[in-house]
Amino acid sequence: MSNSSSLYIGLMSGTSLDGVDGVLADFGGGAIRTIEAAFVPFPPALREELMALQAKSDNELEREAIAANGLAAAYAQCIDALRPAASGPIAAAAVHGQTIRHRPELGFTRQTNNPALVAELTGIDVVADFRSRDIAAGGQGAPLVPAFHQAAFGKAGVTRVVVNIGGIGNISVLRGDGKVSGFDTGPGNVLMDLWIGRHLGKAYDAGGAWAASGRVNQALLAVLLDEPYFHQPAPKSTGRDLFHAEWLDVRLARCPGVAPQDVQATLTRLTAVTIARAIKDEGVDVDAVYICGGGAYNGTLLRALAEELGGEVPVESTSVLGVAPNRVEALAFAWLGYRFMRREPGNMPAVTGAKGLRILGALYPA
Ligand SMILES: Nc1ncnc2c1ncn2[C@@H]1O[C@H](COP(=O)(O)OP(=O)(O)OP(=O)(O)O)[C@@H](O)[C@H]1O
Ligand SMILES: CC(=O)N[C@H]1[C@@H]2OC[C@@H](O2)[C@@H](O)[C@@H]1O[C@H](C)C(=O)O
Repeated sequence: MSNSSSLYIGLMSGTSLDGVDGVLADFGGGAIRTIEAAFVPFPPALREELMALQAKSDNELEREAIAANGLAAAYAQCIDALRPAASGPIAAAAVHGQTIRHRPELGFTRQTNNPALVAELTGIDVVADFRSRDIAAGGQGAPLVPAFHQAAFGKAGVTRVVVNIGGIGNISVLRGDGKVSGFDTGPGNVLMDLWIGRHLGKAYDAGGAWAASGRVNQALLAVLLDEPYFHQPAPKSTGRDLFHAEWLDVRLARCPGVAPQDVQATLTRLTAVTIARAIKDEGVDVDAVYICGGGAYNGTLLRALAEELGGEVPVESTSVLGVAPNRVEALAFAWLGYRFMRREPGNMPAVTGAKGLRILGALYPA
């Protein structure tokens, strides 16, 4: 039976909307081992449609269902790229889906997906819909990665902070005594991506080079930091529902005349400041900060973060802990799929605010 296998696939397509990150992992004997990784970029038309579906639009019910079928094809492609590396049957593929709305305060989150089609296309058991049970139990449904960060990176007697800088940023504070906290800090790359897309037609600011050519505008930074979300206590989570083009444009209009490269420098600093403040507000002595997500490849952002942390806490990539930054989230979902198949809880009530531990996910058998 494939379900006695310790091999799992995890697929994550996050708020950056760049494509699907996938890993094949082996959890045999309680270890966490990545065997293979793959990335499938979204076809441009699918990316555009997923972007449009982030906000209210015409005929969105039908369009969402069609986009879900397009996503399922990309997911199946990613699974097909990974499966040759498997030494035996794969227990399940954990498929996060694409968040198009996240409104825990209204009692829902929506990850567009067609897990039935993924199961049909691949012949593998598919686990999907990881967030809704936590929300049903009164939680935020996000972030979910802190439980995995603890399992993979936690170390007794040492306080580590893991920072994911994807479209949105989130932190996991792994205390030496085993206590874990975590929440979304706000924009990761989402505003920087939007701004460089608008001005230079690029998907992202490679290495943070454009930001490095500009100067932080303090007046604009103050306006951006005046967002209530940054001051809200945890549990909290956010997404493109709040941090979108209009959010930025309203604030830019209050600071006219800032040069485009200075806006980029300021947005980069905003991500660094909000993450650094979130860490400092936890009030713990941090031994080291480990960065994952695509933001780990933005040198300007990493330098700003180290500076905002006071230059005393080492800021490293999760690579030094054995997992490349762009693999962490997909590996986390592979692990959540493994937890589901064993009927073990995946959430952390202390993080999401749920009433208790819950088994996360739903099964679409092969
Ligand atoms: N070489 C690079 N230089 C600068 N930024 C980069 C680089 N590579 C990736 N990025 C940034 O990382 C983003 C993708 O990150 P990632 O895949 O972690 O996000 P995601 O998983 O979609 O988002 P989330 O974690 O919010 O769900 C890109 O959109 C880009 O902004
Ligand atoms: C609703 C949703 O998709 N949230 C994502 C998003 O991307 C980063 C941050 O916002 C985090 O809360 C979450 O993803 C990671 C994988 C999580 O659940 O931990």
